[in-house]
Amino acid sequence: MTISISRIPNVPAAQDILSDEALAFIEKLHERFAGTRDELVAARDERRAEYSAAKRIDFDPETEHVRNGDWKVAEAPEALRDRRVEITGPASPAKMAINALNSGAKVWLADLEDASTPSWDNVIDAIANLSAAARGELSFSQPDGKTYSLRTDAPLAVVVVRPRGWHLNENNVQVNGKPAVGALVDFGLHFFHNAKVLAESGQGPFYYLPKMEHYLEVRLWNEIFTFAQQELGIEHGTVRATMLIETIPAAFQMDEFLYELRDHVSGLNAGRWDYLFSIIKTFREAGADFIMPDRADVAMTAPMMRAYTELLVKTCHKRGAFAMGGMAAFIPNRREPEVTEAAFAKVRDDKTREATDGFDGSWVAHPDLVPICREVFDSVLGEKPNQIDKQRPEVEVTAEQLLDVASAPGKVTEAGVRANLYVAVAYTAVWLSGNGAVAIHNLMEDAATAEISRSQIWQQIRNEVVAEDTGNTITAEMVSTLLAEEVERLRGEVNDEERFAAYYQPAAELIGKLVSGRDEDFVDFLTLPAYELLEKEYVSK
Ligand SMILES: CC(=O)SCCNC(=O)CCNC(=O)[C@H](O)C(C)(C)COP(=O)(O)OP(=O)(O)OC[C@H]1O[C@@H](n2cnc3c(N)ncnc32)[C@H](O)[C@@H]1OP(=O)(O)O
Ligand SMILES: O=CC(=O)O
Ligand SMILES: [Mg+2]
Repeated sequence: MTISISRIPNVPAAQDILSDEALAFIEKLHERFAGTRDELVAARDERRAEYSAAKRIDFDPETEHVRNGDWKVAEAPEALRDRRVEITGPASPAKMAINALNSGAKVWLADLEDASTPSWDNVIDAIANLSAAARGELSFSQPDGKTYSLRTDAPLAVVVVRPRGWHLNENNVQVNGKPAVGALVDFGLHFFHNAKVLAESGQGPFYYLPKMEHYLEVRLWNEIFTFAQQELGIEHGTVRATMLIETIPAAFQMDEFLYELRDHVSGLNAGRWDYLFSIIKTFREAGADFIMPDRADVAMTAPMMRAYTELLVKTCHKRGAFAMGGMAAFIPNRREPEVTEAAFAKVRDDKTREATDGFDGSWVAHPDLVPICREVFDSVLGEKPNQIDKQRPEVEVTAEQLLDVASAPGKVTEAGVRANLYVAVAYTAVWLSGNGAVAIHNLMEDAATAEISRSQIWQQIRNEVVAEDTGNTITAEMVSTLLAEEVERLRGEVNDEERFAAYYQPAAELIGKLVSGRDEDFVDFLTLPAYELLEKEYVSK
């Protein structure tokens, strides 16, 4: 095996992060695990086609013994016993990392996935920031003189790092002449530089694992953790990971996921946005029963979402694992009090439902939302650090309930198509400019929410859905006209031809292709072609 990197990123600590020893560790991870990752990602397509053709997924009879077995996961380490409020956000720039660590949240999900553009500079800057944070040394000065440092008057959030999903490569690292596995680069660099320091202080290393579709993908992570701990002489079970249940096949394997990772797991999280995307993607050509209403109409109170979250709480608590709530997308705006008030009210409702259902904590996207989530969970938890003891034996969830998309209240409208196009283009443009999360119309948009927007349009065209507000059938021609109009709107709003040409034009072209409704054009993840554009952009600079 040989490993090489294309260039040293423009980050002060890059040489240290990409040391020969660290790269040798990444190489070892690839030697052992990259082949299995390739096979597992390739296996997804065939399974998806089967689910779509059957218009159904079932609980796997082969793993019934796991679902019926009497077992528990390892007990949570002290640092992860109280997770009532978790803030999420990218680990680059340093300012955001410091703001998240100082936010008063119990945990910070340091994101290299949905909220992060994986440019080489961003990835290495994120690892550098996380490494400095692990040593209590992270600080930052803005050009305007404003400085940021880690607070000493109150505890910092515990860091839980989310590496990229299994589907993404890292083109700037080549192993045997092939692009490296993004997740192995993110995990490998973070683990290599920080595992010992974090283990010594009882602060990890902790991870969030995104977008998995099968328990064999979980098994692979378990093998990676086991190997990585042995390599660095760290006790087995020191690593703890929380897995996102954010794909529809995963909802049928919650027990299996926990079982595979039982020595290294601390919980499951209800990643609602990717979950919705996964339902659309999986059943995209399966007809009327799987057409979702406009994105804005799909609520966590829809029967299929209730089934999903209820099953998640029940399964986690039965196995001694944490059940973590997801992201309400409403964002406060410090310049617009009425927006903030509305966001607070909606987030409070969302967190109240989760806390009452038995979740042990939940996510917020912005520091100003930390107190809301904390108050809600404080009032339910009282003196307890979590409510793992809250068992939900009365909950029985069937495959039909998990797949009951047809009962979700709401409408498909042409206005919804327009809104989806606007968001998909605007988000992709911002992503290409290096920012993986952005507020658009007072909602948090990230890779997962943008995936819903673009895949929903594909599905509507493919299934010839009629828009309820206009009575028009949603066709490729209609979408192309609406896209052109929304792109013109964005051109006016951006009001900067150079910026528009650099990011919005390529974003619009990409989204135009991705929503076509033609089988051969459905792309598994928006970030796959967007990453190719990002890399091309860099090379041409
Ligand atoms: C589907 C999912 O996976 S959800 C999880 C993934 N998504 C995310 O993590 C999104 C996280 N949230 C964000 O990135 C941001 O809140 C955004 C992009 C939505 C909005 O950010 P902004 O437009 O900068 O918000 P705003 O201007 O109100 O920020 C005010 C301050 O809070 C900080 N801030 C806002 N959100 C965060 C955050 N999540 N983490 C840390 N700091 C934050 C800003 O840096 C800014 O700091 P400053 O006052 O020192 O300059
Ligand atoms: O990662 C979280 C989600 O909702 O997607
Ligand atoms: Mg997600």
